[in-house]
Amino acid sequence: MTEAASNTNIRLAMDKAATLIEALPWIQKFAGSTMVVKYGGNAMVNDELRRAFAEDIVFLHHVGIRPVVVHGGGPQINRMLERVGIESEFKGGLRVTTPEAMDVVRMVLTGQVGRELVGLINSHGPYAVGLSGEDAGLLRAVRTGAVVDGEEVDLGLVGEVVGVDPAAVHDILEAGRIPVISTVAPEVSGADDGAASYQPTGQVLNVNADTAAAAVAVALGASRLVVLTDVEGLYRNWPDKDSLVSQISASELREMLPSLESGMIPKMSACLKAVTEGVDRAAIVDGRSPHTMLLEIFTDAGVGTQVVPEHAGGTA
Ligand SMILES: Nc1ncnc2c1ncn2[C@@H]1O[C@H](COP(=O)(O)OP(=O)(O)O)[C@@H](O)[C@H]1O
Ligand SMILES: CC(=O)N[C@@H](CCC(=O)OP(=O)(O)O)C(=O)O
Repeated sequence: MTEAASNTNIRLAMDKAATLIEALPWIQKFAGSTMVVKYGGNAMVNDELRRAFAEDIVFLHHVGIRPVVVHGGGPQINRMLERVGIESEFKGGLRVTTPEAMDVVRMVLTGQVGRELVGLINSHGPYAVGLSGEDAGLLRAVRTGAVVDGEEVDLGLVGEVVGVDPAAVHDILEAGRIPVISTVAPEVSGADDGAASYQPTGQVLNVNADTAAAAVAVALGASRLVVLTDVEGLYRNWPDKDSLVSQISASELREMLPSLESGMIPKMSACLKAVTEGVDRAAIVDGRSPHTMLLEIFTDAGVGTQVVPEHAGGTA
């Protein structure tokens, strides 16, 4: 080997070591803490990305973090609805859900997407346990509509989470395993009177996965909500690619919310809810590049958009 080639090899090795060392304070900071990772259907575009996601989750687990996966599956639901000839439309970023569509939503999220993620994580060892919002009373929801152009619109069987019982998730975490949650939720009535009077109606509701992830993160007292999607982060002037926001406070985000479009509405509302109800940080990261989640969590600069609570300083 020439001297120049040998110097290059040494530099490359030092760069790799520097990345590992940069992670050390973050690994120390987060050891023992719970992180909720929301994996959106649009970030599950190919096998390589899905495998990288599973590696990242297993990595978090092995450095002492307690990852909890909450997954979506919007595009996968779309494909199945198309195959069975059921039309579906979105209003205010949420799917109008008929009883026929609800059957497909439940089947795809819990029976297909959740199973695939459990399988991918478990290719590294017996870690993942899948559950839906229906299991052990994890989620409770009431029907919700959307406001489009100032008008309240009916969405059918779409739910908003009004209660989370995280006991089953704690059980799985205490057993040293990784919960993988799909966001179908039992409908309850009497939600206004407090948990004691909740009555299941027997109906299940379709809950947007961002919204459900935020509710789970709050209930678990998570240190982070990390949302993987198909865009670099939040753009102030979408689709102007020069307007990517790297950090935004809860109050700035609250002001910006009415101007947002489509899928970004539930996503940013979820981040806002998380940081105003006790989660230290919420981050939107691009799930189309492998391992962005690790860069967000374990590097000083982070990637994507970080939402910080009002009282937070400038650094993570
Ligand atoms: N201000 C914005 N910043 C970033 N993306 C935006 C914005 N407004 C709308 N979008 C759209 O929102 C999409 C992400 O939402 P969605 O498709 O629901 O993702 P997921 O399936 O990951 O939940 C982006 O791909 C982009 O097309
Ligand atoms: C009410 C509502 O819109 N529910 C979503 C649930 C799945 C989801 O949120 O998936 P992504 O995270 O991939 O978007 C839906 O039916 O598509």
